[in-house]
Order: sequence, then structure tokens, then C-alpha cells
Amino acid sequence: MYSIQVDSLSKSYGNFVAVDGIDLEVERGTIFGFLGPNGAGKTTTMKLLTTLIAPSSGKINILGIDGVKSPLEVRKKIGVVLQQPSYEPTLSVEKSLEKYGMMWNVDSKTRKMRVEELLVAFDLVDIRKKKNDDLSIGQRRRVQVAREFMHDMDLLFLDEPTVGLDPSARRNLLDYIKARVRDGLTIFFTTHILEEAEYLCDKIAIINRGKIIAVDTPEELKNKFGRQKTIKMHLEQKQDVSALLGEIPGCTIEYDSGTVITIHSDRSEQVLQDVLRILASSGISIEDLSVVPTSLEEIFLSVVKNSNESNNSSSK
Ligand SMILES: Nc1ncnc2c1ncn2[C@@H]1O[C@H](COP(=O)(O)OP(=O)(O)OP(=O)(O)O)[C@@H](O)[C@H]1O
Repeated sequence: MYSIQVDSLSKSYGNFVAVDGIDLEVERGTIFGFLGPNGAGKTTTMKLLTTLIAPSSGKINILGIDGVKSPLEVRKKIGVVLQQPSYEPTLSVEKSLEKYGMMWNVDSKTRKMRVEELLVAFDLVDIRKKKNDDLSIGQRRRVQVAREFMHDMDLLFLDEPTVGLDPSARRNLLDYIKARVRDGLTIFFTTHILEEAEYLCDKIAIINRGKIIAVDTPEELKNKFGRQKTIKMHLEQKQDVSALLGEIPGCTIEYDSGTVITIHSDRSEQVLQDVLRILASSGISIEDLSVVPTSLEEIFLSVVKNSNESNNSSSK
């Protein structure tokens, strides 16, 4: 069962194509991360899926409802937290939550229960009486996200929900999201923080220049694009080993002017054996050695870079 199904979705502003024929499928009860560089089309896609703007072409199905034909039906069933702050300056934290619940016709008993639960979950208890206007940016963002959980929904869209949050507030929020997904909620969210996507997402799509260039589980993205590992070693003494190591096939080696050597390779085990053998036979000692698998961040950067290069060459 899919919560989101999108076919050949496009959005143009004049001649500029912000979203360019994307296909998406998001399974119910999962967390789907939407990543991409600035201006890639993330917010535009989110606005299309939440029916805030109409597509230029393509199909959008949200929770079994046609998002183009019945946008109001869709809006009743989803939650949305966009990047722009939205709050009433003179309302206290607890009143903001309460009022939001009223707007969604949540009954009084459920409202009270949810307010208390969310104040605790989002660490807002100590500031429950403070006015929105007097809150810090991070506190305000926490209220904005917490508020959305006041009403029942099957699907929640979060546009960079953790911007401005400190590490512990961020972790709290991510863990709360995870718990709600275990209860059946589906989440579609955008972020620039790659560890966050890795920690949270069942699937990740990477969008660049309006096109989806990769979509998979974090693990599979790593398997597909991240075979490369980085070997880092410190020599005991400053020494030029470039001539010694230059012959090793299947790797690129960076030498700093001091004692650090960094090697990138798809066949790191073999390369490491060669390096150690050559250094040992020349009597060169190593002080420290580490082998680091490619991070999601490196995959992201390389996938986007490759997509830009192939775009540039095809447009020449
Ligand atoms: N109303 C609009 N009119 C014209 N161009 C627009 C409009 N809205 C967005 N764009 C353009 O569409 C492209 C995608 O914008 P979008 O806001 O979707 O990017 P994003 O991936 O969310 O970026 P960021 O990470 O910076 O938030 C950008 O080049 C932007 O300038």
C-alpha cells in the first residue's frame, strides 16, 4: 500500500522547470527522506504533494486520493510543517497547541491529553506558559512541529524540521517521529543533514535540478555508490613515499606535506596489503592507521556531482 504515488510530475515557472518529470512511491508506515542541494526542487515537490500549488503536468495520488482533482480532500488527511515559521505571537506554548487542536476539531479530552504528551515529548514543559514571541528560534520550531501532532493524520510532510534545533532536541524529535511511524504514520521529509536521513529513513531519494537521480534504502545507496573506502595513515616520520606507492594500481593517493597519507580505493583490502608490504620492506614505520567506509554525505556529493557533469556534457 502506498501513501504517495507520483507519475511524471512537473512544475514550471515560465521557462524554468523546477520539478522535471519525477516518479515517486512511498509505502505506508515508512519514513521517506528527500535530499538535494539548494534549489534542487525539494520544497516545490513538497508544495505539489501537499496540494499548495498545482502541477504543470503529471499525476499525484495521496492516500488513494487524486491530489490534482481533490486537493481539499487530501488536506484533511495530511499534516504539513513547512520551512516558514507560522505562529501567533501572543499565544503561550500550551495555548498554541490547544488552539491548533481546536482548529482540527479534536475533542476537548483528547486535546488536553495530547497537549500534555507533546509538551513532554518536545521538552516544552518548562516554557509552556511563555508567549511564542518570547521563544528562541529552536523553541519556536519545536512548538511548530509539536503542534502538527495535535491532530489525527495518516501522512505528515516535514520540510527541514530540525533546522535551528540543538543536537539533543534534534534527537528527541527524530525519536518521536520514529515512534509515531511505528504506530502507522507515514512521513515524507526533507533535510540537509545526512546523518539524520541515515538515522531515520527507510528510503531516500536524491533530487538535483528537478530530477530524481537516485532512490533507495540508505544501505543500498551505500552498496551501490559507496564501495570506495578511505585509508588514512600517519607515518612516524616525515618522508616522501610518493615514488614508492605510486605504482599501486586501483587507488588514488593524497600526500600532505607532513606525515599523513590518504588513499581512496574500491579495492581497499588489496591496496592496504600492498601499501603495508612496500612500506615495511623500505623500513618505514606507521604510527596510526584507519579505514573508513564511505559516508552517505560522500555518496550524496558524488551522485550530485556526477549528475551535474552528465547534465553539463549533454547540454553542450
Ligand atoms: N514561485 C517561483 N517562481 C519562480 N521560480 C521558483 C519559484 N519557486 C521556486 N522556484 C525555483 O525553483 C527551483 C527549486 O526551488 P525549491 O525551493 O523547490 O528548492 P529546494 O530544493 O527546496 O531548495 P533549498 O534547499 O534551498 O530550500 C529554484 O531554482 C527556485 O528558484
